[in-house]
Amino acid sequence: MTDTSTFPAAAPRDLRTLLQDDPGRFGRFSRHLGDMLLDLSKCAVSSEDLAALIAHARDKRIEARRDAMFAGRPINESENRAVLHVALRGRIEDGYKDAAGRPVGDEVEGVLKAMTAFAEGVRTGAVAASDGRPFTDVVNIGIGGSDLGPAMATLALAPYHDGPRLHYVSNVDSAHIADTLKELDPARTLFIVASKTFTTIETMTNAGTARAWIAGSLGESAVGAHFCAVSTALDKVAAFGIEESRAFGFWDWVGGRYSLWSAIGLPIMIAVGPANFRAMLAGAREMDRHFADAPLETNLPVLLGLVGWWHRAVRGYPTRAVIPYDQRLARLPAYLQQLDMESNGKSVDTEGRPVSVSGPVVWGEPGTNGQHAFFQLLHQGTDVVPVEFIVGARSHEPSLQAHQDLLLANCLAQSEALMKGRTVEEAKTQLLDAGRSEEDAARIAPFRAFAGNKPSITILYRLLDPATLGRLVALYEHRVFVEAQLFGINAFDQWGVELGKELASQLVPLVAGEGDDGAKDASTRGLLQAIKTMRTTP
Ligand SMILES: O=P(O)(O)OC[C@H]1O[C@](O)(CO)[C@@H](O)[C@@H]1O
Repeated sequence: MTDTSTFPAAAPRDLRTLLQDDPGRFGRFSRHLGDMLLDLSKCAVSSEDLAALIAHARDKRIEARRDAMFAGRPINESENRAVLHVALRGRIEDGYKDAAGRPVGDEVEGVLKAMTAFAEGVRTGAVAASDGRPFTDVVNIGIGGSDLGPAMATLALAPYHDGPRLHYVSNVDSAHIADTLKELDPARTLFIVASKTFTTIETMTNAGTARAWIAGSLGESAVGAHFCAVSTALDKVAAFGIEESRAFGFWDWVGGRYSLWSAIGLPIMIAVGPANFRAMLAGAREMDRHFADAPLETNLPVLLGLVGWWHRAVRGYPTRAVIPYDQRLARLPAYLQQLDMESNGKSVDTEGRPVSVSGPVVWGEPGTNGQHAFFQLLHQGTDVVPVEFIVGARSHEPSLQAHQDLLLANCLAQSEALMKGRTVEEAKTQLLDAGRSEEDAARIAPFRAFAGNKPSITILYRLLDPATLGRLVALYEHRVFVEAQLFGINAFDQWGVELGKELASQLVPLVAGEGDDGAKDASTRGLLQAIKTMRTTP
């Protein structure tokens, strides 16, 4: 556990008392960026604690590290790379430069223009199928950062979707591609093969299957018209047989989980159009400027990061729940799992020394659905799980206003219930008021009591439009950055995914019944044997 002796009140505080004693607390603990509001008033942090946290951020040189990122310095030390996803949503006049000091704005704009021409072509039918008809369906084949961001954003921006239908295939499980292709007409389907490295086995396997599907039904000569690609490895794209004019590049300074703003966003652009895609970039840029320029005291990503770190490192809460009360953000928790856990799930610091604590487990589902599933544990379980509520004041369905009112009421009710709780005495009084006997009320009341004092954060915005989505995602990206500095780790590598990949390639022949499993442990050998038996027994 982190040394908390520098904090004035490492001892737990009572949230109810903090709110009761300070009628101005909401004003002091909520911050805006335009019409996006971050409310931290239901976290058990006093003004004194917050001041100590901000001082701690200064001690950890958050500002210098942030400036180094924006300046394109190689802050991803283990891979010696710059971290410049902010340049993807910048303007040329922002003057972003890579680690070698070369301006990147023109190149970024060049790829955006090429994507725009292609996306417009697909949307209008100028980029057509092999028989000259427009595409009705687009399938993005990618995984991790080459899937989660575009899939999350396509759903989030459904009200703006006026292009062809979009589908996402990520899993190497044959079910995923088989179930997707089953619904599609090869003659009207375009595939985007999205992979930063163009070596990821799941993506290359799915791409090969899609290629065979097109060649098998339309002939080998149709393949070119039905494929395009997004990658940093354009030589490998060419080797796959996709021509240069249909390959959209990006750069090694864009991490996979930070790539939705790059050409990896091509499916989003095809779905909602270049203007809406640019609006999403502009929203993210607004958050970037705020993160770069606002004082720490009013800086949304800094405050969100500080409180997240406080919950994890000082309070020791192992998980946090992200609950969007916005059905179209249903994929946001999965997206944030990669963003946060692949970034901050580390066990050594930037010098390679062990750390005692790093990022929490991130999980979630949309509200109100979660209320009827796992909220029981959030309210009455023995672990404290800080909850992040994300909700819009308005919906895209003004004729269904009653739904939005109910949604918002439920969202506010949950954060209030987590904070307030209900004492045994209160529960008993309610039961007596409802006509239960003294004996019954005393027996039942403990089951109906809630501890309360459970922290939550609310992010409220006006409406989930492209700019708001951009601001929201950039807020979380920078929050992960802030927490990484506080943990002292590198958020931009992901060596932890390698071992499983290496072992999987060793296991492929063994699963297929070839080779010697003698070097494997007894459990793995037992499972291999059981697979063999199940495959050979009728
Ligand atoms: O875009 P690629 O190179 O196929 O990688 C997909 C994903 O795989 C990972 O490298 C993890 O295995 C992620 O970081 C990345 O987003």
